[in-house]
Amino acid sequence: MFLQVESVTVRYGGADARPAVDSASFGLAAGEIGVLIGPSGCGKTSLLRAVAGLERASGGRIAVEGRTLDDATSGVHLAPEDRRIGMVFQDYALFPHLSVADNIGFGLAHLPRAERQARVQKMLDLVGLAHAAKRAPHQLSGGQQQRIALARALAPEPRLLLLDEPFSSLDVDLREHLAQELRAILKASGTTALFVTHDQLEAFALGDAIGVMHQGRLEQWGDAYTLYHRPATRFVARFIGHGVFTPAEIVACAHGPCVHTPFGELDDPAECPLPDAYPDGQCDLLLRADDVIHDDASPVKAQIERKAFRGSEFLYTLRLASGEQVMAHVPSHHDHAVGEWIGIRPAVDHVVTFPRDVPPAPAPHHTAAG
Ligand SMILES: Nc1ncnc2c1ncn2[C@@H]1O[C@H](COP(=O)(O)OP(=O)(O)OP(=O)(O)O)[C@@H](O)[C@H]1O
Repeated sequence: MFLQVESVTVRYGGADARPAVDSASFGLAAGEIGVLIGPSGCGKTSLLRAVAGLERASGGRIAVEGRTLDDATSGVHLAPEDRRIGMVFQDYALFPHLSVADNIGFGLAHLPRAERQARVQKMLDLVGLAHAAKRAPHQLSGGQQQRIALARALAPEPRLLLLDEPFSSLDVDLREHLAQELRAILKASGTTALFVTHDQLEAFALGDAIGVMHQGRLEQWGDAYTLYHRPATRFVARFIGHGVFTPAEIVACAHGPCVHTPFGELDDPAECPLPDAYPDGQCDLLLRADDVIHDDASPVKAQIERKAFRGSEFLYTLRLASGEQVMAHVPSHHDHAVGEWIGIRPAVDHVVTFPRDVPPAPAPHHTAAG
């Protein structure tokens, strides 16, 4: 691995305080882009700062290309300026009195003039702003200024680039676009990078690997597909994508496990746990909006509580007569009114289950009235 982060802990208070980063481990191969995502205060920035050397890890080890940068056990702590790591922050602070080209060349004073100019030109071409070389930063848009900040960070050819919410001051449409553009620029320059965001679309657009953090812990590290379809924890399941949990029972059928849910049976599901994975097979099933199909021929009906137009589809929030809530992506030519009952059926590719959270209400046949 190019970057190795092994059981890294960062504490700001005393030994008793809850750590800002709690034993986080992950790795990045050379040229890979990693993204740390999670809600405010989960420890993303603290972990990034530890990699940069701006915070000292109180536990664990950080290494780049096999060389230890931090090791809490042996007391190694390399100063930030000795790590050859580039950084781009939200407030990218270009020098207002320098031209775009001079901003990019700022960290290259040690190079001979011709080499410096060639490097600046290469960076301008890389970020697509060669025509703006002589302009002042204030003559550029926010997105263009951010690209210059990126070019300035890449110019000294850092072996690792760290980016902390660099697009958060820009508007949403521009952000996703810039995330895709940034990915292309990093891939073209072969730069290994670690990016911090709380925005899923940005994370999906950028990351080869994404780490979801919650209360200082890195709950899962994987590609976007795995996080979405095989979330390791309830928190990851809730944080990534739309979905709900519904009580389910896994039972043994002739051909393998079957799953009973309030809105029908999942037959022959792939990657399904065996019934004895949970007490009496009772568990909570993750239902993504794309696991629920609108089908008026289905005997299971649900009432539309809310709907959100998303262009090619609606995101419907539905409630079954039994009280269960589910969500469904439905092609937008199926335009039903709020309050209407529609037919639904489950189509779950990946069965994702967790131990039952709260004891279920007694089933109808157990009640006296039943
Ligand atoms: N310099 C500091 N001194 C003390 N506590 C700090 C310091 N910096 C961060 N913290 C605390 O550490 C925890 C993690 O903060 P951190 O900034 O790493 O989270 P984050 O996920 O980057 O949040 P955000 O998305 O809001 O930037 C928080 O509880 C925060 O209050």
